[in-house]
Amino acid sequence: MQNTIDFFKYQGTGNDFVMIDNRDLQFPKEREIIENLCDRRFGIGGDGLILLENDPTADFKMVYYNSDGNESTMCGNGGRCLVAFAHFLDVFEDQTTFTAIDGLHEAEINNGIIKLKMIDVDSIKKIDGDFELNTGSPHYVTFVENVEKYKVFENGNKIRNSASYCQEGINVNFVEEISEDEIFIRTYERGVEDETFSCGTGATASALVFLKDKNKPSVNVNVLGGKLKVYAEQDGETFKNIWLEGPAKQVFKGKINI
Ligand SMILES: N[C@H](CCC[C@H](N)C(=O)O)C(=O)O
Repeated sequence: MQNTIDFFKYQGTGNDFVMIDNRDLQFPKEREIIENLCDRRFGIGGDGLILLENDPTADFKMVYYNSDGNESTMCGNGGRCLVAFAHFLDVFEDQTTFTAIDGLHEAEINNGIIKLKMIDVDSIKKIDGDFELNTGSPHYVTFVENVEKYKVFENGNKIRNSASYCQEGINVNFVEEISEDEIFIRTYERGVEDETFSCGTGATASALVFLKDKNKPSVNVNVLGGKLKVYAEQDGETFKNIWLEGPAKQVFKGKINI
């Protein structure tokens, strides 16, 4: 007798996820099953899979897997989609807290727009004119001209598999300054091993590099899949009170054999 599971499909500015209510802890956390569910031809399709679970210290817990089936570090867009999913399940009214692999997160929802508090960032490493920082996931940030025409896969794959990063991997963000209040980023994502339409922790990382020493409270971040906004306060070398804001939508739901 085949096992079927209920799933929901969400997307946050085009970064898309298979979402499963796993409060009964029945989901089989096996790499191959998760990889198959994320497969865009043989499965539901998604950049990742996210489990909603109970947590003794917060409203719920987030468990995140990249589309390669491996559990990974924090996903900003996935976190925003999970908040929308938890709200849909009546887990909370308009403000919530949840735990993820990088700690406790606050979030609020207002007319489909989710504001997610990200972890503090206390250092931005400079590497030959580029930058490396961790916003819950590791990110490489480099500024380019005409990012729309940039060879994101080729160059992102090269950096991600370079000697410095081939072991642990890294997400690679290519950033173009559009104006003093706007950047446009494209991201090659670790664990998807391809460009995604949006990367929330990448948008946050790119925004912090852009905002550094500018004494500005926020920046608009355009991505292929839509628009995000990042708010942050700089205190010396540290960024605190960092919020990632943007839409998250339920696309469809269904049952699937596993
Ligand atoms: N692929 C990332 C995790 C998901 C990041 C991205 N989808 C986001 O919205 O932050 C990693 O393994 O580091």
